[in-house]
Amino acid sequence: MTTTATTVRVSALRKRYGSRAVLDGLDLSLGVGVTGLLGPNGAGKTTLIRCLATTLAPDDGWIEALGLNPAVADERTELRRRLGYLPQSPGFYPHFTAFDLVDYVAVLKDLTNRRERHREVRRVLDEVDLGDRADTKVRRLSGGMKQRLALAQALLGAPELVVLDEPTVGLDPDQRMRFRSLVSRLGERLTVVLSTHQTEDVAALCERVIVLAAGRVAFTGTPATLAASAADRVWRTGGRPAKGRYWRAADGSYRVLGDPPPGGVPDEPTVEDGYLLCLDAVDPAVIR
Ligand SMILES: Nc1ncnc2c1ncn2[C@@H]1O[C@H](COP(=O)(O)OP(=O)(O)OP(=O)(O)O)[C@@H](O)[C@H]1O
Repeated sequence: MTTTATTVRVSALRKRYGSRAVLDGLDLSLGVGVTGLLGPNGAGKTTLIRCLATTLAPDDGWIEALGLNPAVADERTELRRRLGYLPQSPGFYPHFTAFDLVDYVAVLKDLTNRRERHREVRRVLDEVDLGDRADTKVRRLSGGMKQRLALAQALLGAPELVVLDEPTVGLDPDQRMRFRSLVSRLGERLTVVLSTHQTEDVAALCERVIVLAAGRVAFTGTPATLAASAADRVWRTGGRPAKGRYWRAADGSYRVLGDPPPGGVPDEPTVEDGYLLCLDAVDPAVIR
């Protein structure tokens, strides 16, 4: 892994909804490359992503992204020009064509020269393999195509920071493979943050992973380190274990996570194993 300069710094970030602290004094720093954000439902991933994308203001703490402070109006506007954001549930206008929808976002992003803007819209549609669907109405696109359309608008105008909230939801295996290829290319020169539940995506393309639990960082490091943290906690055994977390694999053996079962032999740990065991180490009272 290459060490890169920090492009995003988050310090003592707090966000509450009512009496509940959703981000509870979060500190992290990111650089060029792809960072995966893992965490159980309700951990605060979308809340953090929205703070980074400047669509939600934190209650306390600060963010510095690309040298800009989103709490200052002028700097927030500048940051919005320089970031691409794929929200968790993108709102689409169903009667727009794919081209018109991305063109509309391009206008909002201040791409004022019509000819250049249209060229840029075609470029991002091609990037996500939707070039031949440019004239299709959004309501006629499949779920996966809509997801790619949402990704296309996040790539407009050469962003330096790309923030993606569950970008692979609804993609078929072929498209997920293409997505990985696209995002890994982006990560060669940009800061990319993606929130996901797909540990395979994290293992396949993220240089760095952050596990959020109850609004705090439970782990930060490489996917390999997260996987390695599960060494000696993953087992294979022939007989059904009496307790613990396990499942029966296709070959009839049982894969067990946790204490060694009778007759268990160590198995190769994965990012998912490391992630699940990392959550086990968090006080269950704070994971709601
Ligand atoms: N606008 C809101 N008002 C009140 N509570 C909210 C609001 N938005 C989010 N929450 C709560 O904040 C917590 C964190 O939500 P968030 O969407 O950030 O989690 P997440 O990690 O992205 O979860 P998921 O994996 O399910 O998408 C959840 O309990 C959620 O119900």
